[in-house]
Amino acid sequence: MKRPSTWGKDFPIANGERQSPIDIVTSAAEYDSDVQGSNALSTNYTPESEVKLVNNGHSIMCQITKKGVLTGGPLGKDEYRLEQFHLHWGAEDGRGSEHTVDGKMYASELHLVHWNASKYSSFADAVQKPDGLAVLGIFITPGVACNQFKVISDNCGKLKTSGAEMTVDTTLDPTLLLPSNTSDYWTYLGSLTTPPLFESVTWIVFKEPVEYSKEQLLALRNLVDSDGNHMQDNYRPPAALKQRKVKKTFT
Ligand SMILES: NS(=O)(=O)c1ccc(NCc2ccco2)c([N+](=O)[O-])c1
Ligand SMILES: [Zn+2]
Repeated sequence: MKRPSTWGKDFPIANGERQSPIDIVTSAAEYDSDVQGSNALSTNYTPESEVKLVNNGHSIMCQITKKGVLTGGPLGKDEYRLEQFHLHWGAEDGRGSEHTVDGKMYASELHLVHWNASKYSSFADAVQKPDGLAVLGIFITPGVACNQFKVISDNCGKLKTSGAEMTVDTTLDPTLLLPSNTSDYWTYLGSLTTPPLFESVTWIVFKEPVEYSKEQLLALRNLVDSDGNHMQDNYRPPAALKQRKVKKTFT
């Protein structure tokens, strides 16, 4: 994939009104009390009985086959179905996340992508609709190994080149990829962070990061992208906030 600075030519929406990622300025985020209590954000995922991994040339992606849903919080009454998850990371620990928090970049960012199954018939149908997608953003920081991520990091060596796919005969519960605190998050209306950059994403970015080991982060950096280079720094830098407000669920 070409560098983000070149995307504007082929995808004019790159300079649109609701682009992602953004820098989250914590002092400017507005507390939103009505995403608590009864309509708190809720995940109801079914563990995958086998894990389908793809090196899609610009990330490592796990295709979901079960019908897990995300509801509540900023999503109103709609059910959003988990479609896939993937990550963005840097060449070193000091960079790699797409969203930043008061300018701080994390080593990586995990995206769990969902589509609005209450209103649309498929991911492809939902992907261009303003309320079509919801993505959970989880910051990753170096520390202890994440056991649930092992099935991905242990198989990166077999998915080295762009286009490589494999199915691992093991279970994976996406719930265990989330931080322990899923009540505290920022949320705002944004977009896909790679072309075609559709402005169809309700972003939900958790405040609490998850730890991956150094070895797990190194496994990501050894993947090879569609240009045949090490897949590293596959993050888009923050876009302008423009007329948007970021909400937060914590004080
Ligand atoms: N970093 S992200 O979660 O915003 C993101 C970006 C692009 C795409 N897809 C690119 C695409 C969509 C339609 C045609 O091609 C996805 N996704 O598919 O989940 C997620
Ligand atoms: Zn992503």
